[in-house]
Amino acid sequence: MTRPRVKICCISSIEEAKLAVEYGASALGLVGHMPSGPGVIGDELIYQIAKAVPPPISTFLLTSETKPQNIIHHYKRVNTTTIQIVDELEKQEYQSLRDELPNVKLVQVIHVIDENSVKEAIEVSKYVDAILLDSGNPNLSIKELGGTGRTHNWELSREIRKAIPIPLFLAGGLNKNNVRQAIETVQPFGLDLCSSVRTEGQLDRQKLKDFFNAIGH
Ligand SMILES: O=C(O)c1ccccc1NCC(=O)[C@H](O)[C@H](O)COP(=O)(O)O
Repeated sequence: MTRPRVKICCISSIEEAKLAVEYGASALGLVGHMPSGPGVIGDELIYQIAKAVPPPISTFLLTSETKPQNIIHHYKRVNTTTIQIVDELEKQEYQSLRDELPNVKLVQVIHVIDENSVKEAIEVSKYVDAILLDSGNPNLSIKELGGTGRTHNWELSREIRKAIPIPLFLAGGLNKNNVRQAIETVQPFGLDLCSSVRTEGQLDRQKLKDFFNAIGH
């Protein structure tokens, strides 16, 4: 089993960032304004955390903006290494982001629902640096764009991983008990998680340790 990178998401303080890095996270997720979800923090705090994180750890701004100018403005308030787009973008809009932010990595989230998600992931992989597969539902009246604590159909995730030429992160309900199965099934480049390593919203040292132990870090 190859050992994937780990991104710990929903980081809400500099202390949580340090704790995640101590246990082996190579990327941290900082969640901007969202229509729902447990991990949202303000842009000033995102900026402060991103500034405090040492290289080579990546910092991902999670944005629910869907217009390039709004994404660019959001990014400029926080200055992370990477932008994670959690909602759908028109395909022609990616180039505007590339033109304006040539040194920023772009990660597009695909919420894995059915075979259409596979088609969508293959198409989007032409425009971004990595794909992150999650378990939200952008079709609900109040959109669910992440942090659900639910798994999705990993057979579809595997199909996507095999079909795209760029790195794939797997997210959605990963925990110490299911993560080895997830890795074996999907063989992702990276794992991303939020809910299972928290207690009452706070990053939990023991849960983090158990998760990293489960994947042999
Ligand atoms: O956590 C949130 O509030 C959130 C809301 C909307 C989009 C993303 C959000 N979380 C960030 C993530 O990318 C999570 O790590 C990912 O969705 C997996 O979460 P979980 O299933 O809780 O491990």
